[in-house]
Amino acid sequence: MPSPEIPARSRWTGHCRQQAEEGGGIVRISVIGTGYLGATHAACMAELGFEVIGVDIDPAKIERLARGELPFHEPGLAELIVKHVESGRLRFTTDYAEVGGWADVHFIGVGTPQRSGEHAADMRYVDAALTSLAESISKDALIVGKSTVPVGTADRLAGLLAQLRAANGLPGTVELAWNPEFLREGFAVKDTLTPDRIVVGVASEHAEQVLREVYAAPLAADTPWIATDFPTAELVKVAANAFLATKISFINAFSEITEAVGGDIRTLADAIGHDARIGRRFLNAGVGFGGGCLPKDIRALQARAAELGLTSTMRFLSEMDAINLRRRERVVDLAVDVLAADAGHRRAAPVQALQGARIAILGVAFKPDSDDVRDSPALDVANRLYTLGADTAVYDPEANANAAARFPRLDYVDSVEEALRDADLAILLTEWREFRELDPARVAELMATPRLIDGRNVLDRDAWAAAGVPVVGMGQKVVHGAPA
Ligand SMILES: NC(=O)c1ccc[n+]([C@@H]2O[C@H](COP(=O)([O-])OP(=O)(O)OC[C@H]3O[C@@H](n4cnc5c(N)ncnc54)[C@H](O)[C@@H]3O)[C@@H](O)[C@H]2O)c1
Ligand SMILES: O=c1ccn([C@@H]2O[C@H](COP(=O)(O)OP(=O)(O)O[C@H]3O[C@H](CO)[C@@H](O)[C@H](O)[C@H]3O)[C@@H](O)[C@H]2O)c(=O)[nH]1
Repeated sequence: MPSPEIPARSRWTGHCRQQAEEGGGIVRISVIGTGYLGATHAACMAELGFEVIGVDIDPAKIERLARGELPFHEPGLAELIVKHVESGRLRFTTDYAEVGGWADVHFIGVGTPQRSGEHAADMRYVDAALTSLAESISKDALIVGKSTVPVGTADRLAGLLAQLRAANGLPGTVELAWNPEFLREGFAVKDTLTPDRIVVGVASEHAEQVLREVYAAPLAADTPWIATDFPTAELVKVAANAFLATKISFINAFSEITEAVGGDIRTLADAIGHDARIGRRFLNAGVGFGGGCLPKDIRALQARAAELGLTSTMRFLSEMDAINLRRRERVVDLAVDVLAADAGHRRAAPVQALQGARIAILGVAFKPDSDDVRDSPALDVANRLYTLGADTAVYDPEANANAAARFPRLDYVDSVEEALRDADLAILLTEWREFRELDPARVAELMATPRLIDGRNVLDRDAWAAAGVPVVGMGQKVVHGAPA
């Protein structure tokens, strides 16, 4: 539904052109929320030539960013932030008043985490950001939501925006658009500068035109452009994540079968992946998906469907979630089996098998090239093993600090060698290059009992076994702690 506050198209484009002619850049952009998405978007907008201010309510985060420091790990992003903070094109503030009379386009990239104890998304941060913008913008502007939201949010916020603007009587006409973000952590800069596609939910030609100007560079490189209505734009985002989660759980469901009857899940994935209709990507069986997106997004989608009276429609996602969570249990069970086999137990109680065993945990980030431990399968497994009595030596090249903030009781060490030294078992849970390139002969020297569970199926099992380190993978049939 179009917002009642749509500025005349000619007035807007004329304004941008005038700014460009004055040499002040095509548009000034604010990015609200400077987390994984927002900090990346702000830096990339500066890279595209815009003047950018990032706004966050977390003063510590803003102080660090303003000094050119990235508060999290993302390849290539720190360099971009330093470059544009130094050039003066990128600034950071906690004060909405600095952007209200300044920016032409305001992107909202605040969090939409899972609500505590529920499946639904917590919309408090998006609502607060929209409200703060509505109460501080004093010129013509476009607000562009990028956060991942339940379908219907943009319509609701457009109504809220109109109400707030009418009540506060500030100058300028302000419209809302929705532009979901598809970046992957670890590839955030590349995905933002050269996205696979750009999707915009717009209520007017004017809004589309403004967004075409913002994304002129990727458009010039023939990036597919999908301009649609609000609900479609919102749904594209959650549909993409639901599809990706389903693909991962699909292959992991087959892992459960190969674990029961034998067979090689990696060969199976390669074979079906050759079919172009299926494709090989996102068919890597292992400890499953985690992070700040896929798990909470499939849960929020189920919650939203239920609100719409469509509980059965998205019920399959609860099965995908369950398959995914069973992968974490599988790794714990494998560790128990492997260690129980030492004592000659056919089946041991987890506590009996794990008590006192030193387990090297290789990786706790939810994926490589990120320090993000939100809903990390790796960290979950490490914590479960610790809770069951294992002595866990945890090493992640980037995520130790974030993991320690969540689970301080685990023993965090500073190098992979330290983790492996005297260990009774090693478990690879995040496929960092450092782990994929480990020398198995050196691993064999370091460990008390050389053996490894490959929770991501990335190692060459034969080569490792030949070097003296037997490896058990996911999707592999295992009897008495050893491959059948
Ligand atoms: N992380 C990703 O890879 C990614 C990719 C695509 C989409 N998304 C979506 O983007 C959104 C943000 O995700 P994220 O991972 O960057 O979260 P994040 O937690 O890293 O960052 C959110 C930021 O918003 C700030 N914030 C909260 N309320 C605010 C307010 N009222 N005003 C200003 N700042 C405020 C927080 O302090 C925090 O710094 C979510 O909806 C997520 O689903 C994330
Ligand atoms: O074959 C695979 C592929 C991935 N994963 C796991 O799935 C999770 C998510 O991986 P990925 O999708 O690469 O990371 P994210 O950075 O969370 O990105 C997803 O979530 C973002 C936030 O919504 C979207 O923007 C991206 O398009 C979407 O890929 C990680 O735990 C991976 O280890 C697997 O287990 N097997």
